[in-house]
Amino acid sequence: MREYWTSFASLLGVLAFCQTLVQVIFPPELRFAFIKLFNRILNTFSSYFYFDITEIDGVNTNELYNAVQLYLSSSVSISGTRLSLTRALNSSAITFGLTNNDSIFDTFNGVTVHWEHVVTQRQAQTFSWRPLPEEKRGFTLRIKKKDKSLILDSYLDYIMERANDIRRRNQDRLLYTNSRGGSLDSRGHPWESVPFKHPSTFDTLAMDPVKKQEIMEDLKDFGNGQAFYQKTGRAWKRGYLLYGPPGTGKSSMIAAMANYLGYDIYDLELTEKSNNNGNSMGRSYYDPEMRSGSGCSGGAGGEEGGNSITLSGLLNFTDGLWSCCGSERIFVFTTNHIEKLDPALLRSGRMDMHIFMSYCSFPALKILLKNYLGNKESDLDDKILKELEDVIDKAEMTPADVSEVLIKYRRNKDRAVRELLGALKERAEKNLKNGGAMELALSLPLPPFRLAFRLNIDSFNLLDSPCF
Ligand SMILES: Nc1ncnc2c1ncn2[C@@H]1O[C@H](COP(=O)(O)OP(=O)(O)OP(=O)(O)O)[C@@H](O)[C@H]1O
Ligand SMILES: [Mg+2]
Repeated sequence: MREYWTSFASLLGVLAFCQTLVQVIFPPELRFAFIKLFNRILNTFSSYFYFDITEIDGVNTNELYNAVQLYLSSSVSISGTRLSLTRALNSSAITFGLTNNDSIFDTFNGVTVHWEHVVTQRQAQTFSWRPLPEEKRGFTLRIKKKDKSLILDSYLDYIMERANDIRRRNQDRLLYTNSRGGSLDSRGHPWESVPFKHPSTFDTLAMDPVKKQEIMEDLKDFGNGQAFYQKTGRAWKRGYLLYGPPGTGKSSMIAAMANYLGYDIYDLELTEKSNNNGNSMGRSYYDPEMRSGSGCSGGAGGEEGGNSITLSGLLNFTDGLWSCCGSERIFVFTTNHIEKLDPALLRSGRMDMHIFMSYCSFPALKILLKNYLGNKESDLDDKILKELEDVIDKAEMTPADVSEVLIKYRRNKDRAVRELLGALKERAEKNLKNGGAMELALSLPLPPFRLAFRLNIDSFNLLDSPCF
């Protein structure tokens, strides 16, 4: 240890000597030029290259600085004893980052780089259009010179992409509705938005796990598919049709999709409700093309007051939505009556994936029991489990009805299961007498032809990345 301090002291001595030498040899006006030259010589022999990314670029905020900060906040390799924490407006997530003058190593495609967060006091402000922060913040990225092209070609783009992803995930989702029926808000938009905090996720959704996995993979594939859609010249959009009886989880599925992908929801009501106020659904939308578009008011029904929706109007409308503006979007149509939908609406490209939301099946029931009662399959008595399995399909009970029973008796788990079994048996018996609920529904007369065009989409949701 003593030796170490001795060498350190001699090094300081040498440095002080060099400094004095420079001051003696070079007059003040040449001193700065000498230091610059010295640095340049050092840099020539150094194997490193440095990028400075300052928070403020001239007078504008440097997007790359913010992106780096977010990107590094997601780095799992962050270590040290102090991190800065931030929570952005409209966000319920907290992100952490490097504190002042802290540093971190990151690895990209096998290349290790070094990031340093450099914070210095800003010098007395000269004239500026806007007040600048007292501190000057920036990141310095140190890389090996040989890695320069990799960093410039892909690493920085990768950081921007990751940061966008994190930003989107951290931001609260919004639910936009066109319930105002055509009138525009103060910013000229026809949408009203509220924070979207629906707790439904694919974990809480009760449905066949294989089908659920298939849908999740399809969504993920879509979300990651920008390059594919670009390569094949297709618009980056996908349509899903959710159909099934009321209370089978169609709206819950839309919420789960939005939460899964981190998309905002635009909810368009295309049924009688939205037309009660006398506005056609076409006029409710912001797209100028659609506002002047044909067929959305009056239409084949020919009724005045715009309380019917024609097929061509609906197709115009959805195709208008499909094609407008840039980024990815998902359309989810929901209906209780798929049999009444025109094939033109169902074709691939408009509704690419048809998902039947069925009455509660046995695998779905097990999910509900776990969600509501905390019961695992192994917690349940084998005999009761078998009885539930035998009766569940015959009962044709919706997950909504099953949930109601479980909510009511949730404080006493055994009773909740017994009550549910009783309700299922009762329903199964009733169905047997009535010849089956499904058959009954199908035997009802179809609405008149004009009605077949009309009101057959119960609701129509557009999931979108938060872009407009
Ligand atoms: N598959 C499901 N998984 C979990 N919960 C469900 C499911 N289906 C229904 N529920 C429960 O029932 C309630 C009603 O479900 P939801 O609104 O999603 O049904 P829906 O199919 O959209 O009905 P409608 O056709 O009337 O619009 C939800 O709040 C949820 O708690
Ligand atoms: Mg619904």
